[in-house]
Amino acid sequence: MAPQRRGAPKAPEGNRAADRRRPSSTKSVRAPRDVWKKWLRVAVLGACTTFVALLLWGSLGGDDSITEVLAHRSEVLPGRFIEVPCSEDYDSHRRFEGCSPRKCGRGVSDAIITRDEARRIRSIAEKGLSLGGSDGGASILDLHSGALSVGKHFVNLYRYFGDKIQTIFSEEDFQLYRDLRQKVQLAIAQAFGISASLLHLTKPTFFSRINSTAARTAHDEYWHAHVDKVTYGSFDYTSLLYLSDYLDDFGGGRFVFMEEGANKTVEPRAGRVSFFTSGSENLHRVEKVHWGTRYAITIAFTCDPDHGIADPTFT
Ligand SMILES: O=C(O)CCC(=O)C(=O)O
Ligand SMILES: [Fe+2]
Repeated sequence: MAPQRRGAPKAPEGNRAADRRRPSSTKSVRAPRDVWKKWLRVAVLGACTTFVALLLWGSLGGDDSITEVLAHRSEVLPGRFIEVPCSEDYDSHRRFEGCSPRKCGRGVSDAIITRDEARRIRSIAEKGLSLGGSDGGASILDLHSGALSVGKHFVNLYRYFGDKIQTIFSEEDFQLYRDLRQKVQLAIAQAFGISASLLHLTKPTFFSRINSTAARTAHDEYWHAHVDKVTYGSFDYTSLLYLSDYLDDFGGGRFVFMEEGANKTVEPRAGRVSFFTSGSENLHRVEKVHWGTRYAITIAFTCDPDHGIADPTFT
């Protein structure tokens, strides 16, 4: 027993002796591992801090190139709507109560126009644009005025062809335009909570065909950021109906809503309608097309009856 009692206090001594012996051996084995673990902890912490900082930087507007995709090419959207505060642009124009934007925003839908309707209206665009075409990368055909890009200029298709225009476009072509315009008008009215009967089609309303050919005149420079209400004056609500598929038919050419912090991109898809209030709350641009051909049609509405136009027809 005594040895046990004596032994007990001795044990620490024995341990101390062992501890005294250990340092030389454990220091050489454990120290590098501890140091390594410490550095690993520092590295992980550093990486996390950098990641959080980058996220914050992005959300505070540090980098204009950060982009969120509002509508992917492969998605089939029943409808997506994002409200944004209205700019003051509408205050400097005559207001039409119940129509002039009080609720502003942007929407994208693949459920308004079918892929088959898009294919049919695209063949009208191909037919008309095959009669001309810009020397640069961007050609337009304005169905209302008849303006068609040819070389570095425009010709009036209706004047140029006269009655023969009926051998190019048929009554069904114009009927299809009217049907699509009507569907888009109803969708816009519903999204913004206004009466469709207060919206009037306005000019210009045009097909666009864009490819990667270098620009020859300012008319070919479609990629500049702009505000439709400034560019076109009468627009209150803009819509774009896409007639080709991003990455299948062309590369580049995405539509970009420009916003501090994170731009919002719409990837074109045949039959996809993108619509938005036309003021500077929806500053936008189109990326340059890098390959292939991109078709779209612009259909816009005004609240001012004086700026309304009739649906395009043989003129
Ligand atoms: O084609 C597009 O996606 C946009 C065209 C545009 O911004 C415009 O016509 O004002
Ligand atoms: Fe625009």
